Amino acid sequence: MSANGSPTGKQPTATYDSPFLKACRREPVPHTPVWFMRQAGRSLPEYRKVREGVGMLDSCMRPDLVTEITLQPVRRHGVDAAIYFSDIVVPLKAIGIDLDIKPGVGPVVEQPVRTRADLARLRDLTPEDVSYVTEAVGMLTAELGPAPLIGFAGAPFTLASYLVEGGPSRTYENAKAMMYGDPELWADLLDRLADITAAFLKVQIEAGASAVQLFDSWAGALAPADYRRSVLPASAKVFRAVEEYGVPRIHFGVGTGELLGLMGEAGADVVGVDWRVPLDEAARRVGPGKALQGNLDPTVLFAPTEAVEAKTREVLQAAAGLEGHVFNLGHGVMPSTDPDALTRLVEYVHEHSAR
Ligand SMILES: Cc1c2[nH]c(c1CCC(=O)O)Cc1[nH]c(c(CCC(=O)O)c1C)Cc1[nH]c(c(CCC(=O)O)c1C)Cc1[nH]c(c(C)c1CCC(=O)O)C2
Repeated sequence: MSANGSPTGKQPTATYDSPFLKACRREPVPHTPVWFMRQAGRSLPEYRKVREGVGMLDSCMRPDLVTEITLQPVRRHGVDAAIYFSDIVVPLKAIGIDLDIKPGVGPVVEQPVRTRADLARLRDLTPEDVSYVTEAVGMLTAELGPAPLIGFAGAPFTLASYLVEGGPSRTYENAKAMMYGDPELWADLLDRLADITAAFLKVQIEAGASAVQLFDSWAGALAPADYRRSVLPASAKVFRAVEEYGVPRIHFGVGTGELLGLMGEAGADVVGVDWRVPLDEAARRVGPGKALQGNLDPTVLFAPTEAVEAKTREVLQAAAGLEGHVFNLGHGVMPSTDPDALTRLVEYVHEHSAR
């Protein structure tokens, strides 16, 4: 620990004292901090411009592009945190899994992981596998000034859903068939993925990320008992592995109303909530000692400004009694969102939460 309590000693005091990190630590803030999942990306014309002719995964491996794309929404919207531009499948690509991100589709895995022999393809991730991440995080923290950088990774279940299905799925039938039919293979697969995920988060924290978010986007497909038995142990392993750094750990999923308590139990400091559960009710489900992040429905941004403001006030009112609240959408920014609506939303939250 350095004098300002920053765990890696790399973090400037102004970053440690930023509203975003204070809210994550459930300390008083001058205004509710705001950032958006998928704030970098297709909603921004400047993103579409720099991505022209560059594949998604290729762009993730170029520190110059990662730095520029990560900074774009910070410059444009004045959000309280940057999120490192990458994708949840980057660490899998880095250990040699043959996959690609197909435009309009998502991650597609050439040879799905279905058998014990397939597990051998999931080797450990070393910092050298992702040296471009270390380089880009270093460039970013130098340029961001006091604004914190959030590192992230996919959680073992959500990664497994792509690896076992071979691509996006709505039902996860192959993944669930493994989970129910061969629980030992499933547990070993998730344990492997937990190690890879933890290693990937450590690289980002060691390079200067001030917080991390674990995306278990598709965990909402699971019944609580199955989540507890077959998924929570692996996610908990990831959170334990990065605990020593003392940076806030955020845990997010979609449709997780019935899982919020368990997602907190897995070891997060902040639990992400989608728009289906109001934040005051979410706080009861999560229990004391955790901050919450969320939870405006991303489709609200397609409505007129007055409607956006009314729904935003509802979120802020539901969060009024919380110890720590980070304002966000309930899921990622949709590509056809008007970027000006996002800029106005940041201003509105800052003004209407000023203390
Ligand atoms: C499930 C998941 C993925 N990737 C991610 C998740 C978890 C978050 C969530 O629940 O949305 C995480 C992710 N992917 C991306 C980010 C960037 C950081 C940010 O601004 O939030 C983050 C945090 C960039 C991206 N990742 C992807 C894009 C779009 C590709 C492009 O711009 O060409 C971006 C900006 C591709 C991707 N990658 C994935 C999908 C479903 C897609 C969309 C496919 C499509 O609609 O084209 C897998």
